[in-house]
Amino acid sequence: MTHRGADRGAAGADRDVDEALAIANDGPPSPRTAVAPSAGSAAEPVAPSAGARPEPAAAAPGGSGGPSAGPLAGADGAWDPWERINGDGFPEGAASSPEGAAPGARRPGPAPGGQPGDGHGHGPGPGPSHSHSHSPSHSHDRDHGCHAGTGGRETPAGHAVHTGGPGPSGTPSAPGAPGALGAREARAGHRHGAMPWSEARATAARAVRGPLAPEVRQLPDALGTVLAEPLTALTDLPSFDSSAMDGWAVSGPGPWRIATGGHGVLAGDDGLVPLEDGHAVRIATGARVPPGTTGVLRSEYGEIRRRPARGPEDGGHTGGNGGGHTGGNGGGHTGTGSDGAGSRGGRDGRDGTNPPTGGPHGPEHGTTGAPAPGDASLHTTGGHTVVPGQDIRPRGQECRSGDRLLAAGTAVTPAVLGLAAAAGYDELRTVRRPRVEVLVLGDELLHSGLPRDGRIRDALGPMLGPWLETLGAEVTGTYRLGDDAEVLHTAVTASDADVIVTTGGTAAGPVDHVHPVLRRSGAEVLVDGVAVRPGHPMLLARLAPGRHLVGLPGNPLAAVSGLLTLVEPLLRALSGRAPRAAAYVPLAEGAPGHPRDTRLVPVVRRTGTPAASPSGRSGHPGGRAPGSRGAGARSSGNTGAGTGHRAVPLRFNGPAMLRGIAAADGLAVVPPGGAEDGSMAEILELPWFEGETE
Ligand SMILES: Nc1nc2c(c(=O)[nH]1)N[C@H]1C(S)=C(S)[C@@H](COP(=O)(O)OP(=O)(O)OC[C@H]3O[C@@H](n4cnc5c(N)ncnc54)[C@H](O)[C@@H]3O)O[C@H]1N2
Ligand code: MOO
Repeated sequence: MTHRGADRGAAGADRDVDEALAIANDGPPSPRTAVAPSAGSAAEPVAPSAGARPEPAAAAPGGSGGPSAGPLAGADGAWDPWERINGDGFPEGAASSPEGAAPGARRPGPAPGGQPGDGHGHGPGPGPSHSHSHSPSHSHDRDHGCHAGTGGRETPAGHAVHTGGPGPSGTPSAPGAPGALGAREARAGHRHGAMPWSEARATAARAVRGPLAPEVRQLPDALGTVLAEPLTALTDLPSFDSSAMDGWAVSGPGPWRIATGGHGVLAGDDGLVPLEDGHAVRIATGARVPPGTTGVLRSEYGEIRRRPARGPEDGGHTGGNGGGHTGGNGGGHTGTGSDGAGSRGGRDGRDGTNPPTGGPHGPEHGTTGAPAPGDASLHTTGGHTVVPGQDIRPRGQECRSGDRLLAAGTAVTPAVLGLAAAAGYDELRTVRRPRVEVLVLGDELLHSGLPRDGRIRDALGPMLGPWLETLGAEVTGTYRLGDDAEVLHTAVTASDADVIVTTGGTAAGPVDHVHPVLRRSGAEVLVDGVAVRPGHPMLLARLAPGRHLVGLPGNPLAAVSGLLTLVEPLLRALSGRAPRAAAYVPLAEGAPGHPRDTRLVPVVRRTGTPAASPSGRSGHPGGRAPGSRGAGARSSGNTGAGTGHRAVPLRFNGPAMLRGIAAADGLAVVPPGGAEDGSMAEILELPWFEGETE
């Protein structure tokens, strides 16, 4: 188990966590100030995310030619095609940018009065043009809703009581009538049509028939993909009987005569000379053992003894350096035997002879060079023996040719690449990575500098690409489209991505174009709102067979919620990965719930005092769900029960906040009504989760 705190050494990350924890019940300030209409529409080229591959974007119909058809801006400075399609897009700061336009010029909003610029209808003046006018009976609370109604009630826990939206969420607006605000309001209010969270995940997982078609990739390119077929050994491993140690290959019981003509055997040597019974030859780790070898004596367990009769020569050797040995070829031995026959010098034979006697620790044991054949014999030291097969790795010990090493569906990790190479593979047949395109919506978004003039930084463009890559996607591009229904429609219909991920525009504000565009595109909406907080307006649609769109809400933590609820299961299904293994950990403290919806709350794992009564409250055993793939992948690290690991909810968990999730290692799934202190909570681990923090 990895202890993250120990790994990091520095307290920086933990300090962030502590800070996030410390703000406990103070609650972050509610940023609900009156919002003046924003100025300036700017569809800006987005810098491709770190993980995004800057390929040319799919051209819009009729939109080919010109510099705008080039690769994504940001990677090489070319224009974003969508920007051109948008017609009014200018890189931020360009002279012709409408950024400085007068208030009210930004969006062709319904009416003066300020509300359209807000986009969410906060504020006191819902006139006829205020598309977010709240039903008196419908509200969101401060923590989970993104807006407050005038007549909403709050539970003691601070969670909104939804007393019924204005209409069923599925109420279809008339096609081509995006202005049908009544229907859209109903959808945003959604209470009746929101799909239960677990059902939404299952729906996403079932949305595709199965994994994408396999493709063949060279080993280095296969990392991060999934095996499309079992990995079957193409050879025995080891493919020959080999020495596991530096030492001597011996034949039969000792002592052994040093084999004539033996220069030692190195790894990679071929054409071996058979070893006669009663003989020994130097051998290096990994070298093929000569035919006739019955075992390997480690360098440190053997010594060469000269025959006393060869006095003059021996005397010269032993006296020559006063150390009881001479180096026949200068440096041919070390006295420790640690380099054994692996030393090329040792292959020459006569280097490094030993005195006739010696203890197990003297320089005479473990010499590199073989003595002259017939002059010396090899003896074991320290009572060591060589049993048959000693320190020999027999051919096929790890696998036989044809053995199944890994199942189809296994993620190709660096270790898998290593195994595949060892087993004889140059390329692998893997499931094609789902191609994912990210469309960031919102005229209010800036992509550099400080938030200003009512505009904010795009937090999702930089975040989603890399995150999607960790989920196995090939991110073909991240495009900032602004709030333009035509641009969005063109982008959606022209794309050839397997999955389009949009951000923002899922609700029913005046510039929330996702639903109308889906209707216009003839898409089949599979999930239209999910009973989860944050993120309830998330949606999943089938654009065409094999092509899907996930609409993530614009609020950043709500977008993360949609990513894990809808995108992850969809990508897993497309890339042939097994469903995520569920981990259960006791909560370090109670987590308030929404009355009807699931809540996803950023948590950090901590070790320490075991939670009180960790078992029995939720009915889940600790650890991973039975039968889930990946169980045991982190040994007990994912098992909360009985180990003292607990999930500590983080406080900055509002829909518009990323501070909590950035310090978190998972999201706790809090059922409707809340979860008690010590109760087991399912944890959606974040890809970068490394282990518990002390
Ligand atoms: N009448 C109702 N209005 C809203 C409801 C509702 O139930 N009834 N739900 C609210 C909730 S909850 C959410 S979440 C949002 C979802 O709205 P959209 O998906 O249409 O998102 P936007 O309106 O475009 O943006 C919402 C919010 O997020 C900010 N944002 C958008 N994109 C980004 C980005 N890339 N980086 C950072 N921040 C982003 C945007 O500026 C808004 O502040 O709807 C509520 N309304
Ligand atoms: O609370 Mo909203 O549900 O942020 O997505």
